[in-house]
Amino acid sequence: MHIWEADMSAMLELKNLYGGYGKITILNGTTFSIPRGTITTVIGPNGAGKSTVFKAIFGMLDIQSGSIMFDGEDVTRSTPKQMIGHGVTYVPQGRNVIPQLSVWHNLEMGGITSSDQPSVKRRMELVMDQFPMLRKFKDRKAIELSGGQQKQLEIARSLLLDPKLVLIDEPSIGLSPNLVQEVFETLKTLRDEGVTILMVEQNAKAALAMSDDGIVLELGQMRMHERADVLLGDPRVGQLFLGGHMEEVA
Ligand SMILES: Nc1ncnc2c1ncn2[C@@H]1O[C@H](COP(=O)(O)OP(=O)(O)OP(=O)(O)O)[C@@H](O)[C@H]1O
Repeated sequence: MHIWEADMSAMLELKNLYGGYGKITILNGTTFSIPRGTITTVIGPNGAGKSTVFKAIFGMLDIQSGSIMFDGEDVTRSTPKQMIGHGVTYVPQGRNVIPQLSVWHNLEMGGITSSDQPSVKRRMELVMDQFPMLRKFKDRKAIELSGGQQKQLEIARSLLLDPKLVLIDEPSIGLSPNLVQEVFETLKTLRDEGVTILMVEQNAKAALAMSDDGIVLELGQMRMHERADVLLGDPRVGQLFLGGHMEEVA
């Protein structure tokens, strides 16, 4: 166990993290902490290492040095299964539902690793209370849902083990602006229920507008960590890190 002065308000703390793929180092001393009960969005140029940070947190990356603390515990180099056990779930980029399976069976997959199946069944009912759309369409094939509904199904599935922290990588990809807003509303509801959310988004303006905090990552290092509204108002963010992208997003 590493000993340092832990920030007790933080749900997650990355300290001087180095890691990457084989001999390639992508994370170059990444350091930041995520306050509990908030939505924090990570933005930054392509290739900055945003998805790589998520892989590091979720135990899917070779970590060379540095530490990850989660909820007061050192979780550096934990496996994905251990991270799920700690209360972290991960919603990867892209479409990850099983298209020909029903909504119900897709949801059930979220609890497949649990040894307490009665509790999973109870959670399924709770999650369907949170997402009435899923109850309505529970017998439909997942492929028959809209893109936004499929993303909501993925998010719902990630809640079956009652996580404290949800990592969501680019939930808005491939969705129309109104579906993006629906997915973001879902995330805000979860935050209001006490779940901490860490999200990566290319759609920076819309994502920061619904976040509490924002982090700018560049070359595997945290460059800025501010309240989201402060980042939104900072001209450097648009010019330096997003190539004017922020101005183009509605
Ligand atoms: N499996 C892998 N093997 C080797 N290199 C990888 C692998 N995955 C990502 N990389 C490299 O790591 C760097 C960071 O990638 P990452 O996907 O973390 O960036 P990102 O900030 O999420 O970018 P984007 O906004 O384009 O999704 C890139 O140079 C990428 O080519």
